[in-house]
Amino acid sequence: MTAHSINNVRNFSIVAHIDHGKSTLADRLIQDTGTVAARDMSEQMLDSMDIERERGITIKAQTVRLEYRAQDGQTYILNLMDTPGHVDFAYEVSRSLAACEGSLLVVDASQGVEAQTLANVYHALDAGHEIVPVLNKIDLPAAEPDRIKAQIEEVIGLDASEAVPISAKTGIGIDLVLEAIVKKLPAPKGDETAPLKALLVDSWYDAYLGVVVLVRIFDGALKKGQKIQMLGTGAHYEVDRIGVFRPKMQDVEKLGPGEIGFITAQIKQVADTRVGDTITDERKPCAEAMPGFKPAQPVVFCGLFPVDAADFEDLRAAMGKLRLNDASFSFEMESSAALGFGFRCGFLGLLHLEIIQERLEREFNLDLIATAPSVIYKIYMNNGDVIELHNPADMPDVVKITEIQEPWIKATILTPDEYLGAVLKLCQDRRGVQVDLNYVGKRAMVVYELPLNEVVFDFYDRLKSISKGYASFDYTIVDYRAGDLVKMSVLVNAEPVDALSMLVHRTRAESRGRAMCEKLRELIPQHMFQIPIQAAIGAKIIARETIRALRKDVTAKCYGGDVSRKRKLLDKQKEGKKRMRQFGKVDIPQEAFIAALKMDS
Ligand SMILES: Nc1nc2c(ncn2[C@@H]2O[C@H](COP(=O)(O)OP(=O)(O)OP(=O)(O)O)[C@@H](O)[C@H]2O)c(=O)[nH]1
Repeated sequence: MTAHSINNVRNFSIVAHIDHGKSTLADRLIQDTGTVAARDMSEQMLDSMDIERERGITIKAQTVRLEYRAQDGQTYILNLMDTPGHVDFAYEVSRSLAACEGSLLVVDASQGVEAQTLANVYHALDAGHEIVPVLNKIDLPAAEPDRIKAQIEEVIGLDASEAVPISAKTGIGIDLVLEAIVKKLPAPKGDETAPLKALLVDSWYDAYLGVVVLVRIFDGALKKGQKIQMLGTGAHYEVDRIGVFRPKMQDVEKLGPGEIGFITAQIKQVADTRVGDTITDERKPCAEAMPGFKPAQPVVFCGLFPVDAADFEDLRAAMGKLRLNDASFSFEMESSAALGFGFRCGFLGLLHLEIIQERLEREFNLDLIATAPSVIYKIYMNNGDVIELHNPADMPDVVKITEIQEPWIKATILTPDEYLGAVLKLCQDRRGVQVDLNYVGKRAMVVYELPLNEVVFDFYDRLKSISKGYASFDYTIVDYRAGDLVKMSVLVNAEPVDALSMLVHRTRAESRGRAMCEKLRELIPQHMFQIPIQAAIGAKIIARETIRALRKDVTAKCYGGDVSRKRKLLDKQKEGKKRMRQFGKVDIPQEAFIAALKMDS
């Protein structure tokens, strides 16, 4: 690779609302700069994990180096940093942005500005980015680039007069985007003669290379064989490989100021690296560390248990593997009276939970039972202690509690006017407090403060269904507030099922309890005896349903001789049982655990 001046480097990300075409544009840029020959392009190069590809969402921040020969005759190095689009991964957005000087703001010209367009563009502005607006999907008949331009100016306050109209799908305007990156985005600044100062942007585990660290050099240079020091952790290493992503790994001699690339350095585990740490030269360290990032804190917890107790060790090993590349996923062993041994797991949000569960089931072939998701409550005890409660089953005795606090979020929702009434009702029903109501073009923008515990269950699904998919949503956690919360337990056949207990607001306990009992009555199959299902607060029963007894044995109608038919029926029953757990004498199917919590009450 030829040497080049820092003035010919551009580091940028693409920020957009989900589905507005960020990955499609990234693929186009990779293809049109000849980084990957068209025949080698698998669809959506940057989304590397299978599940990401299937769900069409980007999880892990990735980067790719493009070489572009501009109209001015010079060759530029363009480092494209991918950022995840979903609210659960907002923290990864901020840290990728810190490694760049500019952003392309992609807005779907047929949809306009959405909740995550706003959230992400504000992150980019906070990072001090220069921003080039890009209007995508102009091939669609419904595209209204002029109206969307005006909207960007009005709502975000950005000058959109030179917004680039493109179709990432057909390729229209991609050349204009490349020129805009070179002309409008600033080159990085840095001093090659100064001591090394590099930002640890990300790190992950690679089966062949071990821990790979993504770095952005600010000052100085990084070379193979160099002895480095991490300022935050104090660890020392020797760089054994250094390179860039094109998008495959390609070794280089060195990385100079303004550049983005990777190193490997015999680092044992991802946990030894701290995202946001400053990397410097061991012998000639830089004077001060770069401002770091707040580590991502898990906000949603749930228990994951193997359906078959014999799979416990496999589950532990599988979780360990997933954690290697996902420091924001946490787990520790727990045991439940009803479910046996399993793990209490922490996630960044519900989507993160679903992805991890799906990967465990699919990639590691495990059958799992997930318990009710819960947020972290702060319990103020009479003796002055403060407990962080991750699991409702561990709730201390109420007489010892002074106050329970729960996390609150600020949610921004954009919705077409016709669904506004339903959206307001949903927020209101979930104990929301309205903060703002505005219009963005023809759409309403509502800002609500809501308790996170009302959002983790099925808020997003409900919002999508009442708005026929048109409402968009983004949130940030604001603070902890005291709430009149009680622990609701569920008893099946007079046995408490700890995996179904939850903290609820007192005013909502009865309706939730009733809905829960009704749902369980539908989901638990009939048994040979009558099964009472009850919801209770302490000793007080607040709701009750009964599953009637099954009168006949399923095999009763097979005559003695018809063995194969009998076996078939029994096999069928066994299959149905595969994903059930026994509670006392009652079998509860796996679906009951999540579905019982996803109810409209
Ligand atoms: N008609 C049309 N469709 C497009 C265009 N660009 C992207 N799409 C489609 O829009 C959908 C979403 O595009 P993606 O590139 O996956 O969107 P994204 O913003 O990367 O989504 P996330 O990775 O989930 O954040 C896909 O079905 C694309 O084929 C375009 O210019 N025109």
